[in-house]
Amino acid sequence: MEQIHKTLRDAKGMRWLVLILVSFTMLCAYYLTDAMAPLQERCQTSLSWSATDYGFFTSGYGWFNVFLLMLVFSGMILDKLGVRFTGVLSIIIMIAGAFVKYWAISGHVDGTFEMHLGSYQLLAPTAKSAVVAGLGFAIFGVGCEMFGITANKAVVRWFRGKEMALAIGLNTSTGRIGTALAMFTPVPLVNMTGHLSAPVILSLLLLCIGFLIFLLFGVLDKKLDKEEAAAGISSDDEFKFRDIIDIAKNKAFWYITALCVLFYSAVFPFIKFATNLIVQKFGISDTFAGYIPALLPFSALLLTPLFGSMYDRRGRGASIMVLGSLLLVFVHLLFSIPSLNNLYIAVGLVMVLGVAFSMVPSAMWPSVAKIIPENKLGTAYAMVFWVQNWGIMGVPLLIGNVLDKYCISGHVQKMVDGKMIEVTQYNYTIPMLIFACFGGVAILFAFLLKHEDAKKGYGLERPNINK
Ligand SMILES: C[C@H](N)C(=O)N[C@@H](CCCCN)C(=O)O
Repeated sequence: MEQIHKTLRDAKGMRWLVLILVSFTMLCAYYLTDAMAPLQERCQTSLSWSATDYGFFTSGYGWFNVFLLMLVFSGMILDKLGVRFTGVLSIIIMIAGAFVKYWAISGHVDGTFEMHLGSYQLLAPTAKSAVVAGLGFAIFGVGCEMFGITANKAVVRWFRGKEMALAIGLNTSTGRIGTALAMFTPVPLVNMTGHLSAPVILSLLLLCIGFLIFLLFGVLDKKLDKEEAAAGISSDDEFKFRDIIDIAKNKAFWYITALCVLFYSAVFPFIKFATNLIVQKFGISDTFAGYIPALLPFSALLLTPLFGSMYDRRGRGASIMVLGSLLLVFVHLLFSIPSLNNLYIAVGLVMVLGVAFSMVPSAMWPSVAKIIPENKLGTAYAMVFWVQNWGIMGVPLLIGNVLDKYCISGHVQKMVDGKMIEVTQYNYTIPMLIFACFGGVAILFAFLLKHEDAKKGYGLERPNINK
């Protein structure tokens, strides 16, 4: 009988099974990434964190990726040692980071910390628990980003020439489920258990399950390797330093990277402050306020695969990115208007932001694979993520500082655990204008990318599926 499937990746069921296996860990990783976001005010009352402390801790995610170039090394490891090794390593790193974070916020660390270089103050007095939690988040961030590029490369390997953008979209969507869960489960979990660290413990458990599931992916991926070797399909995976130079010479690569850092700087850090924004601007308790930002990943999780599938079948990747960036600016500008403080408006704006947050990622990540050849893809994704991490790290710091310096609108007394505590109130107009500015510049790079594609013919406006 004639052999129908040449390799495992030609079997549709296998491809989708692989996607499920790779995506579950994504959910776990994204849950922990945002699990502290609804707890900003709780950190203020339980750990005495200011907005600056919270911003400092949040920025921790990018410290090692950015300053120690861990992301660049991750890309090299990925292209040299492959998706299986890198995936396992990344999950172990995430578990280690999550543990440190748990330690820091579960009452083991007290006092403040400051750092000087001679007479120059490098770090103003910061809650020690925020510093240690930031270190844990920094370790976790290395693993999480390493896993992100690994997942991208694994999905491209299994889906190239097939439903690539849909698959990347679904993988991203699974991550969004994690983000959505992180928006509305932490406060009830803390209320139920009485422990601020309960969501982190849950994440640790989820990551251990993710580890086991990823091992199953490893078995299938190894089988694919063997089949490809037997069929004489070579995977030219070896990393060479020249790859970095080749990638860096590509103009379209830099446009997409600039678009990435600007777009994500206006979304991920926004998520970190969104619950508090809703509490402050729309006057509802943090228990319910987290449900509104949760709509963002919810709508994105439904729409990302939809736009991915549109891109696969109809093309128009560059145009999707332009439109997504326009929507982003529209939303942030409206959020910045103080008189627009009706809750329905907040819900509507978050939903529209969800559309933008679906359009740009669903087109951006498959587009990188059209600009850069597969054997350099791990390094290319790592370089994009590295630049993006500057934003993920720097913007929360910026916003936290801006809030404490320019946006304090008053103080209120709140009853927490039977004690009256003073809670600082913030006006979010300036932070929202900052987010809108990032979006404005992102539009410019989206247009530049579209223009470069028209010139060089990368096919960003063409469908991904080979007919
Ligand atoms: C935070 C991370 N560096 C990132 O950029 N995540 C993206 C891309 C995920 C691609 C998953 N296949 C996101 O949109 O979450």
